[in-house]
Amino acid sequence: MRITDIAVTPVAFRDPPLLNSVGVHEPWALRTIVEVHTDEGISGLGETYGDIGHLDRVRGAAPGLVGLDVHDLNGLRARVADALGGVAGSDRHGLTGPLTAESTVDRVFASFEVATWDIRGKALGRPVSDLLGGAVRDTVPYSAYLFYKWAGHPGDEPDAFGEALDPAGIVAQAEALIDAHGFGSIKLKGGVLEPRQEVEAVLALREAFPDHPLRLDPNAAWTPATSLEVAAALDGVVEYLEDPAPGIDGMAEVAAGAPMPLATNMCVIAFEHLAPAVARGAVQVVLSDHHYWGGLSRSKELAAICRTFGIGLSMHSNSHLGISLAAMTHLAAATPNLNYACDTHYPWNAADDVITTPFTFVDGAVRVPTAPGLGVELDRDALARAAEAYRACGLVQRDDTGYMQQHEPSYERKRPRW
Ligand SMILES: O=C([O-])[C@@H](O)[C@@H](O)[C@H](O)[C@@H](O)C(=O)[O-]
Ligand SMILES: [Mg+2]
Repeated sequence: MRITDIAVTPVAFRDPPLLNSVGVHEPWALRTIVEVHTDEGISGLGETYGDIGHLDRVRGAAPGLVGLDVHDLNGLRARVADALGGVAGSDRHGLTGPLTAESTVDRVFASFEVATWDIRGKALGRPVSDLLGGAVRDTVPYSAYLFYKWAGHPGDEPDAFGEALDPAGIVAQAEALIDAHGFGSIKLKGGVLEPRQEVEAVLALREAFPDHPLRLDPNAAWTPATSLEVAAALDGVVEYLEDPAPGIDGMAEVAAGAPMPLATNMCVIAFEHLAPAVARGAVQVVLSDHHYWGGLSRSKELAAICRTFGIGLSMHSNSHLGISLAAMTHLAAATPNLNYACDTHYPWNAADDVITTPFTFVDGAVRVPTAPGLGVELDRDALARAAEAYRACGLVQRDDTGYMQQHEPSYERKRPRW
């Protein structure tokens, strides 16, 4: 079954003003939808980042894959590597760690790799989770992903989610998300306010939701010393602390004194980071993400490495649509040692999805699709609208810092900030 053509479509969808350690989300989030077509008339879908550097790399690699057998994942990755020529990309927005030449290949390869699983599943009449080894769960739990946020984008009416800039606002946001979707665990995106205020918000969540596992993720906004103070204040309160301090060295220093596990999607984001992180005892949980770990099969390799070294596995998310959620859900279903609820931004963005039947959460979980392949279908009208939104929105690169500076000119990106 050979690849005959690949369509690469950048899209934009509405995003609320969510705050993080580098600024605030712009009104539009960007993604790229990949459709791989074959000579047997079966097509597969992938979804990946939308930033222009990455989009250009995906567009540059796609023509070289025509003619390849969809089963030849090694050949596919080698062709992507050839097309990229050993150049390392950059996330520029600063919310993931440093990219290497190898991890840049994995990011580009992943978008095509997922589409080939969709194709193989459709050809066999089996869901992707079956091809990945079989689902060990029928539903995949996700966590309520809370953000400090403005009431609305400057100049716009307040959005449906409203303002959340203090503990009461954060608790109200958690109540709204849990009422709507039934989430059984909670993650707060931190790195926005003074650490003391974020600790208060987590303690308020603990009081309001005594039984929900909690997590706090400041995206490396704190020094190791500050991280240790927060860790002491949240002893027994959070199930893990995510990326408190920058780098493997910073995380190792915190891990040596923190009472809870440390998780990361910033200092271990490529296979070459695993050995030094393990040697230093820097992280106890890795947040996997097939979009940058090289797709579904390499994410299973990551899972095996984590299992070998007794490292926990959770799942990271950025702003995304339903094709990504389908792939995340199949992977999570077929990964026995994924032992935490996964992250997802989906509730913030689902209204603009480009699939015919957007996902819903029941008791905080997504039912693993049982239809062949990823089990999702493109809504061509919605895709056309999202592609038009991309052309019209004027954004080609996520820039949370720049958007923040338009509204707060003295704002600076600093890491660590506290
Ligand atoms: O969208 C955001 O603001 C998040 O901070 C995201 O970009 C991070 O990559 C992510 O959610 C995380 O867990 O670090
Ligand atoms: Mg994180």
